[in-house]
Amino acid sequence: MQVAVLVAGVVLVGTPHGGLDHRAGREVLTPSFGAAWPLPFAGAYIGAAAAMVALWCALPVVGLALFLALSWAHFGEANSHGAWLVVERFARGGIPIVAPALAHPGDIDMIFGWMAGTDGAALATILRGPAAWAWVPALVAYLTRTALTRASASLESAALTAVAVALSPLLSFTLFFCLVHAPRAMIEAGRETGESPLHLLRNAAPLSFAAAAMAAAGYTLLVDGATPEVAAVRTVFIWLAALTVPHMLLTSIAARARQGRRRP
Ligand SMILES: CC1=C(/C=C/C(C)=C/C=C/C(C)=C/C=O)C(C)(C)CCC1
Repeated sequence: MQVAVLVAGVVLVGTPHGGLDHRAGREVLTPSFGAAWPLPFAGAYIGAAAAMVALWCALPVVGLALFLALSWAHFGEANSHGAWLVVERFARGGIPIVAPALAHPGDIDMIFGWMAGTDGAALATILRGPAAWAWVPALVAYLTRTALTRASASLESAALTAVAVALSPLLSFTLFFCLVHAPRAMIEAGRETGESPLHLLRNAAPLSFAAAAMAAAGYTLLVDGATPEVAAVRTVFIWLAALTVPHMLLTSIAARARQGRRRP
């Protein structure tokens, strides 16, 4: 049941925000490649995703560790501001990752074991140990500092932490991804261009379908020798990892280019 919610949520609600990546690709690549930008875009996007999958196949624990580190940075980028930017990004980005690791050690050991074998569980120990020792004080400092000045951001982070503690890791991740992370990215994309949500969804459809087809292909490969549940969880997270690498690279390059244009 939880796995079905994860798959449906991530594929149906989460995918479209990555389905807009071609817009950032066009923005970044047109100055150098003109109308031919789709070629380098597709090559670089597929190449970066394939490199992540290859790394995961060769060294699963390194793949999982890199995925967690990149996601931590990616989640921290959204809606972080202010003088304490580094602390804020570290605190906010860690919520969907460290809070479940602390509150549900058994579940996380099991899922990380599915993702990366016995070394996966060792990675969970690092999350609960050194990573948590740094993250918990950063979160407390961030929540108290912003409680008065930016109450809505502080409340959002406190609520996400509470959800990650109360619900199972797969459910809390699905809620965070589908109700906070993906909608925020879509809303920001709409705010920049003034497009309606329907127009954005239509624009995101081709890449979203291509990505969903990749996930289906990955599942048919991974289901061989595993239960459907384990294969589905492995597919969702390895697929997200593969897409996160080009998605993060592109969104941060495009954001930097936009900032450069605003501050010539
Ligand atoms: C593997 C795994 C986790 C981490 C998931 C991550 C880190 C997802 C990142 C998604 C991204 C960055 C999407 C991009 O838009 C959890 C939820 C801690 C617990 C269950 C197993």
